[in-house]
Amino acid sequence: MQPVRSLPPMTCDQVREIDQVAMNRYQMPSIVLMENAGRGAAEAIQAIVPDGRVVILCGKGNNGGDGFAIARHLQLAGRGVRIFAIANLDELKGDAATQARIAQASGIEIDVPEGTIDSALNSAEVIVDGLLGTGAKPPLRGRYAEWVESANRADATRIALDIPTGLDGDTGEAGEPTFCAHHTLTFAASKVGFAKANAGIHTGDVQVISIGVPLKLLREFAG
Ligand SMILES: NC(=O)C1=CN([C@@H]2O[C@H](COP(=O)(O)OP(=O)(O)OC[C@H]3O[C@@H](n4cnc5c(N)ncnc54)[C@H](OP(=O)(O)O)[C@@H]3O)[C@@H](O)[C@H]2O)[C@H](O)CC1
Ligand SMILES: [K+]
Repeated sequence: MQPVRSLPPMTCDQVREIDQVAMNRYQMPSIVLMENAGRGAAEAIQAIVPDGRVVILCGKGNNGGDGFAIARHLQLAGRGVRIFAIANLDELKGDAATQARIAQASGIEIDVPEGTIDSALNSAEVIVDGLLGTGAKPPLRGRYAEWVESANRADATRIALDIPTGLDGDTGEAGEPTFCAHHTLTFAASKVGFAKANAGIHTGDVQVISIGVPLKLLREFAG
């Protein structure tokens, strides 16, 4: 039997279930999955845009947690990187809080901007969308919509983590606004919504990033 190179596209709930099975039946701590996601995404960003300053937009959940982990690996690769966090770090929970603390201790520049971020984004060659992933429940609340619009206006390569913020990963429906990515780095498996009409405008080209779950688990989900 050939090893499963990549899983068929999945729903957000199915991918979240992979997380749970990996943790509960394969004893994989969730922070290990996030670290694998972050390191894999950082390596993909290096391959896509090898030079230039990277700004990572981090939301309040684990999609943001991925962003904090990515920042550390990009810094390690010698990239100029800064983080714009949409929430104060003391509002973060679980793995996202852990990754944020590690990034802070690593001396990575983390701002929680009050005003518009348009001008600050002008210095970015790459903008990474770590705002919302499989935990998003449309429509965008608070400053998420404003940040997505600012990122879409910027003259930079836009890379989405897991799901472009504003896009429904299951239906492929794009809310107003939706992050318009040139590339989407999606974790564990592609999402069924990416194949729906017009989703491609927002995902750009899609790359699946392994989160290190065992081949045996992947085979269970490969059908
Ligand atoms: N197996 C895997 O694929 C792994 C995925 N990882 C990453 O984790 C995210 C999912 O993380 P989760 O914390 O469950 O959800 P999100 O980060 O997407 O968002 C949750 C927070 O966002 C708030 N929220 C939700 N909807 C909205 C909205 N429309 N507007 C504003 N804010 C929103 C929500 O707030 P609540 O008030 O609703 O609680 C949460 O604060 C996945 O996408 C991957 O990136 C793991 O890193 C590794 C394994
Ligand atoms: K995202």
